[in-house]
Amino acid sequence: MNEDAILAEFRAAEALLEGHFVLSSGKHSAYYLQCARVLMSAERAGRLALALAQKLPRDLKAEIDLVVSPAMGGLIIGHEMGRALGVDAIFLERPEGQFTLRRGFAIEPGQKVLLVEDVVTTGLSSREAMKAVRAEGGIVLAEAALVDRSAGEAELGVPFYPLVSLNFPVYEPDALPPELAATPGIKPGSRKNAV
Ligand SMILES: O=P(O)(O)OC[C@H]1O[C@H](OP(=O)(O)OP(=O)(O)O)[C@H](O)[C@@H]1O
Ligand SMILES: O=C(O)c1cc(=O)[nH]c(=O)[nH]1
Ligand SMILES: [Mg+2]
Repeated sequence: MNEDAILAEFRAAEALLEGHFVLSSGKHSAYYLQCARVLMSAERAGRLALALAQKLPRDLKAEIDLVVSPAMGGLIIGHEMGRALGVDAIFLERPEGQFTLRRGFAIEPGQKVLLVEDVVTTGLSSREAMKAVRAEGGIVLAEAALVDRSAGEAELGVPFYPLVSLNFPVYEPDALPPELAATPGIKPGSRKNAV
């Protein structure tokens, strides 16, 4: 699938939103990719996961023991990536603010992990999730995501394989352009406190 075809999937699912959004990182943007809408079709989610799995080098794929994804956004695509790669997929969640494994999920020391996200903007959530994986003794081989909206700028510290790479500007709260400053921002994601 090329980038145009993938963006067409986002448009078809009405997942490319325009307005004033407060992102997980606390930054603001005039655009938001609502991946949950893209993934609400199980058929489409499976197709996108297969396309994403195809982006991974063959030798990397052979090494992956486990997919780990940060809830909520990473959950569905993580599950579909587990299916595409033929490995288990577990998720981290943060009911108290820090990513943690619950529900009987565990990472064996030395297990080789592919971290899977829906969207990467600053990479903050990815880095927090990797820290939690490493604290359990897991080895993060790489990250895959549906969308890198930092256009390659996010620093993850491991090889990063996005299905599509976009460059949507983000702004600090005290440096909003006039069209955003004129409207209140909405925060679609589930992180409790902007950082
Ligand atoms: O690269 P970053 O700047 O961290 O932004 C991307 C993160 O933001 C969103 O999650 P969010 O924290 O909004 O919560 P959710 O996944 O629970 O909706 C998205 O699912 C990524 O996890
Ligand atoms: O940075 C974010 O929080 C973010 C941006 C985006 O476009 N979509 C999303 O789900 N989260
Ligand atoms: Mg998330």
